[in-house]
Amino acid sequence: MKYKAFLFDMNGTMIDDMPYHIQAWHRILNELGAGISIERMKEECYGKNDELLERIFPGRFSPEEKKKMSWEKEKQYQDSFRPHLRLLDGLAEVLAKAKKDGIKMAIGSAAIMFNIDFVVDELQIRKYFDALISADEVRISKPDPETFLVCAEKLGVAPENCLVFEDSPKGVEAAARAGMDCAVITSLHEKEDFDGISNIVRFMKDYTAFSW
Ligand SMILES: O=P(O)(O)OC[C@H]1O[C@@H](O)[C@H](O)[C@@H](O)[C@@H]1O
Repeated sequence: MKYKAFLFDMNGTMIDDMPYHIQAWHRILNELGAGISIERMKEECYGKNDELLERIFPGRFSPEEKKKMSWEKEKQYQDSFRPHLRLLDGLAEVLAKAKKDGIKMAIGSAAIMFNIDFVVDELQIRKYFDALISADEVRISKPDPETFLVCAEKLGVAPENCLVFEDSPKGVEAAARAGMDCAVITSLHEKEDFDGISNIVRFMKDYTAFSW
């Protein structure tokens, strides 16, 4: 197989939690007067929390205020999603087989480490990963390629030998700009939302039919 590493986006790709992020942001931003619809929130749900806040309210909040709001949003998200926290179908088997086959694995997410810790520890899957790259480890998040390039560097694998798993068009774009192929999980977005992106090797709703 051409791939020596699997790089997983987390939210929407390993777990089906994007509706919970969208709901938490929708509530918080509208309390601040954003007047934003759920449909628009779905499109805006990418990148670091402070990048998202800056897009919606340019120049309105200090870095400290944005950090505080980010923590509040993640606490709300974790409380509401915790009862539903489980891996997408087939992913547990993929992680175990990849580990056995010597394929290196990393998580490359726009989430803060607080959320990555929540997922990998509650699901007891930390042992599978050689690197965890969160919002805290990069200067700019997706669609910038930095998240996936840092993952590849930490694993010591060339970009062309990495396969990225993503669920959002901005994440797939980040993989393309990093020079990596991408398998798309259609948990939140439809196939048509990815028109014009050329690094996609397959679409799948979960991992049950994924093999190598
Ligand atoms: O890069 P990932 O794992 O899909 O995470 C993206 C999401 O991570 C969440 O923590 C952010 O609050 C969202 O705004 C963002 O869209």
